[in-house]
Amino acid sequence: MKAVYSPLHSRHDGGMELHRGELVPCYEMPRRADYILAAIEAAGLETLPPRPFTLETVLKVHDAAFVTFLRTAFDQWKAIGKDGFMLPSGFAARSMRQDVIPPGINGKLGYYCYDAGTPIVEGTWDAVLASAHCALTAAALVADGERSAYALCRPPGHHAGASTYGGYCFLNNAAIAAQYLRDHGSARVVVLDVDYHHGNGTQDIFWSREDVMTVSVHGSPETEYPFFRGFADERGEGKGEGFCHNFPLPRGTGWDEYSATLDQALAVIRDYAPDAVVISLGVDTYENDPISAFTLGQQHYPLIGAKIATLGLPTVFVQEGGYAVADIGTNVANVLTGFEQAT
Ligand SMILES: NCCCCCC(=O)NO
Ligand SMILES: [Zn+2]
Repeated sequence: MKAVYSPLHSRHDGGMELHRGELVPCYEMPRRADYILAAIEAAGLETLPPRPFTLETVLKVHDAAFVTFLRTAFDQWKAIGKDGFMLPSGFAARSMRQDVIPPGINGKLGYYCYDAGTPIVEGTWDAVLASAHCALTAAALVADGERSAYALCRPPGHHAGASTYGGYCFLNNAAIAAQYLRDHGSARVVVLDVDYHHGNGTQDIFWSREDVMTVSVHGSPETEYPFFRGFADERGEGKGEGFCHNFPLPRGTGWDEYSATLDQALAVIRDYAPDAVVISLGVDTYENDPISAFTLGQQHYPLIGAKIATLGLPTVFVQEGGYAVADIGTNVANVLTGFEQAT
């Protein structure tokens, strides 16, 4: 399996995030990618840089004004004399108008962002674009005939919606990869999200579409971020009705329940009979993850890879979460080698 990696990820070093009422150093830190890179190279994966792409595919899943905002936000911040990390001061919440985009940068931050944990810094856009290019390159490798490929995406993407960002995510790398596959030979694609957190952004993007199914196994939003999406009754709408499947699980879920639920998710995917699958690969389901609450052990990650292999589909792995930095590389590499050994 080839892996796609860009050192530009390090341009996004977010500073601080507001997490459970405290301003703390960002959990989504550059060292995550360093540890993953070291582990996948030690596991024998060939690593290559991303190819350059236009914004064509990105703009099929994200709103153009939103992408322009991400690209220009820090310049607007500097224009008002600021140079530190950017966090919103207010949000377009339930009772607020949703039809106005404030002209000022502080208003725009609250229009597009939905949490206080996803800072933008000067190099964020460079990293975000490179991350999307990693996902596009992995998708292109699979569209061109590779059985599988892995995109070491940082920042992650599955919380980024068509015109929203949060959860450490800015552009939705998995959705961009799925769209690329749709545009290059796959009539039906599924995004299977095994990150601890619900892939609300991916669900949002494909909510009304029947050509890309979203399936997510995650910590229940009753207690876990993103709180306001990820319930089992969310099934899609319009042409997308029935092409969205959520499998929320309680805090403390261990391998037996997780494994049985993943099998249920895989069965739904088999019924859909897709031409390819994109895996939103978060490894924050790990027992030692600092912000999550499942109890999977390191020995379970090769088994997750092997289960995904039973689909027998062209597979694009896209890195999402995982914050137990010392073990993240081993856990990611073990999913990928578990997949390869079962293929
Ligand atoms: N600061 C709130 C928690 C963000 C979750 C990020 C993540 O791992 N999503 O998959
Ligand atoms: Zn996560």
